[in-house]
Amino acid sequence: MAAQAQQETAVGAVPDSVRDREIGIEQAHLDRVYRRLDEKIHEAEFLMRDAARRGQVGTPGALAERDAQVFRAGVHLNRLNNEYEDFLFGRIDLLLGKDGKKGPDGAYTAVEPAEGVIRPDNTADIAETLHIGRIGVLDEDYSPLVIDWRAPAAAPFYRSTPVDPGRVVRRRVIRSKGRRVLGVEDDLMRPELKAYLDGDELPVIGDGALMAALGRARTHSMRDIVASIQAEQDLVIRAPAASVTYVEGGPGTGKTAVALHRAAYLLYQDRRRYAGGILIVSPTPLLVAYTEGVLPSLGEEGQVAIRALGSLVDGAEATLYDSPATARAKGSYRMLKVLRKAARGALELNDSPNRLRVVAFGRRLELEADELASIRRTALGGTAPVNLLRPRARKLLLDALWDRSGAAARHTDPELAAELRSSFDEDITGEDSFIEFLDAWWPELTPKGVLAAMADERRLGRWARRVLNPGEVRRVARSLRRDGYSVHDIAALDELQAILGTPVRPRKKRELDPLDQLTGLEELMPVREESQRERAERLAQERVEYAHVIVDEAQDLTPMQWRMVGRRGRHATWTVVGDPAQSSWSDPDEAAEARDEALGTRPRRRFELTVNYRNPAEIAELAAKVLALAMPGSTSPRAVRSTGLRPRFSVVGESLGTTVREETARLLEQVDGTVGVVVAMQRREEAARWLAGLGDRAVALGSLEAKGLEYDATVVVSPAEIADESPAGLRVLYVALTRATQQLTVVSGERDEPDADGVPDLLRD
Ligand SMILES: Nc1ncnc2c1ncn2[C@@H]1O[C@H](COP(=O)(O)OP(=O)(O)OP(=O)(O)O)[C@@H](O)[C@H]1O
Repeated sequence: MAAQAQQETAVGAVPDSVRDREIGIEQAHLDRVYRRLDEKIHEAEFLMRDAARRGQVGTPGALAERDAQVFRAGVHLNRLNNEYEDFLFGRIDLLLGKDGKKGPDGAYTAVEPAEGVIRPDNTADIAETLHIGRIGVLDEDYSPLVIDWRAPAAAPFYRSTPVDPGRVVRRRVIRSKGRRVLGVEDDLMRPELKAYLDGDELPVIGDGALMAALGRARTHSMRDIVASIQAEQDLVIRAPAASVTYVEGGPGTGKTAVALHRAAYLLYQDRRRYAGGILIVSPTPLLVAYTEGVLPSLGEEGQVAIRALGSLVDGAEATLYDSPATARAKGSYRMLKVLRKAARGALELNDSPNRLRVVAFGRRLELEADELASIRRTALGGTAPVNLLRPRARKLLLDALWDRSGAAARHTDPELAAELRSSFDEDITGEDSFIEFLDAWWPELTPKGVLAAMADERRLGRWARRVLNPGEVRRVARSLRRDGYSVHDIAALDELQAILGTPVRPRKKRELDPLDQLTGLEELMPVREESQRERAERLAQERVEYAHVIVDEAQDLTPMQWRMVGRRGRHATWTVVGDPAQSSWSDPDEAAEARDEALGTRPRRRFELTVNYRNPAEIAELAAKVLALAMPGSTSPRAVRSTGLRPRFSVVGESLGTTVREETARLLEQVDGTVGVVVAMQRREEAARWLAGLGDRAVALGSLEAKGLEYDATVVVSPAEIADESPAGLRVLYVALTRATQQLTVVSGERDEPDADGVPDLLRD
């Protein structure tokens, strides 16, 4: 508060000439940085040319070193050639530190000021100025021109607060585009101090970078927050990765933003370790699309995969939604039992043969249906993957046929008997009829095939006996007869893949190059070197496990989804972010159990984010009423801004569609950015038609699709409909009400029982 008061007086007091002078100072620094960057680009280009000139000559060690050099130079060039919108974005002015030690980035490492640097009359001198940017740049003499935002020396830029300022006196956010500085915004960390830089008093410009960032219009893509990360967020971003970092926080507290910045931080801090890949799991494709640009804007691409829950299994993509009741059955642990039964039961489908006839040693041998069934039961005993049990089943069949042949009894000499047995087996397994029988009786099952088999209601009823009730069986079977998959089916496919297993196939021999064969080179150079790109593509395809897994909106994962995600991080460290109050899953306890199983026994480090950066206080206050109904006793995050604009309440007039369209058009006129219209899931398609022709700034969304997204303004259509749609409906409504950064309109129908002011029953005091 004191800082703010000081700033307010400072804003009024700073004449334009001072602002221009300060912008000029930062411009001069940026010019210097770019001169240095130009030199480095030339260096990198030289390295590339030089490496190419040296060609293939040299020892293997020298060639490997050359490749590494070319790779580094290429990455560097790529990054430098990118004209970042705000390549340099921050500056801190610091007091002298406790000791005079410098870190590898050339900055002093002490966090606290040295004793006596603040004089008794509350004045002090600035001893060090650091500029913070998206990558680090050193001058020729190794002094830091720009510190990488993830380097330890940049931490005070984010961590320092007026309560705990450390050495920081002034924090400045620099706004630039390409090579031009556009503006500066300052926050004072020690407002009581009169600080001097080179003999002049330190000026303070603007009213703080955070507020400037929060007030900007929203587009359909999330922006990085690298210039204004707050102290409590920074603690999460830089938390050590050795365990599970567990973050809870209400809507708009920056959980998604923090998760993305953490991925960039981890890569910076230990690139070798995270070369194993970082997976970010997002609940919906909409949220993936919304957040996709953040990491590239932080200079990170390639090592991080952002995948929606419905896209985690290769070759299948969720495009359909399940009704809440169907989703409840499919997502719960009970489904695991059903899938296990189905995977074993599916062997008997497709007219599985019920008699085996072969000829061995000139004799006709037969196994009948009941014998085959008993062999199948024995083979399936235990929990081993069904597709891997085929060799065992084959062996049991041969044993039974051997018994049937009576040959064992005729030869008492064990050596002779063993020889005989082996030629008996060879005789049978070479027979086409036996191979055909085995293929039909124990086919290789695919997850998609088994899931399709579950679409038959009677069959599913058998597999789900005493696990799902008849209504659930009907609904699940019906849902599986549709063309396409839901997000819950994707988790089932992944589970089935684990239950079925993939039989080991002999490796395909690489096709021989005819030229190699002619020259005999094949023997000398057994494998052609893979190119960097080919290698990266192959690894991405083969990769099923990651070094670090980040789960966004973790409160929404069903038990079956936790199992799916867990399989991708069996040896990983984890960051899990979520908000129980926004959970759309009906059984949080069951989900928590599944989550604990996925995360294993690794120690947890818990964090809480407490400030709502998205919603103005007026909207947050309204949403808090629903939170009190959805989760009595829980507290809402504190909103940092207020717009003075109260939410608007509108009651359906001529028709729901017309009212929503009118309200949307109104908001489109009032805000510069996007307007989101949130409806109950069953109205999604209808709502898109209501908005036809209003342009692409307005979008219609089902309540579950709104997760994680934000808009300048939102229209929430019929709170009662959203709340009644599922057992977790009140929490889903809470999500819907917390999507706007500026304005909110609530449209109520009859079912909402609006009062004379149009306020629906659910949102009244
Ligand atoms: N330190 C910050 N500086 C600037 N903007 C911020 C900061 N922290 C968060 N924001 C902004 O606040 C908004 C909400 O952030 P984010 O979507 O990450 O929150 P969340 O906790 O994931 O919300 P929800 O739970 O509702 O999905 C975003 O626009 C984000 O850019």
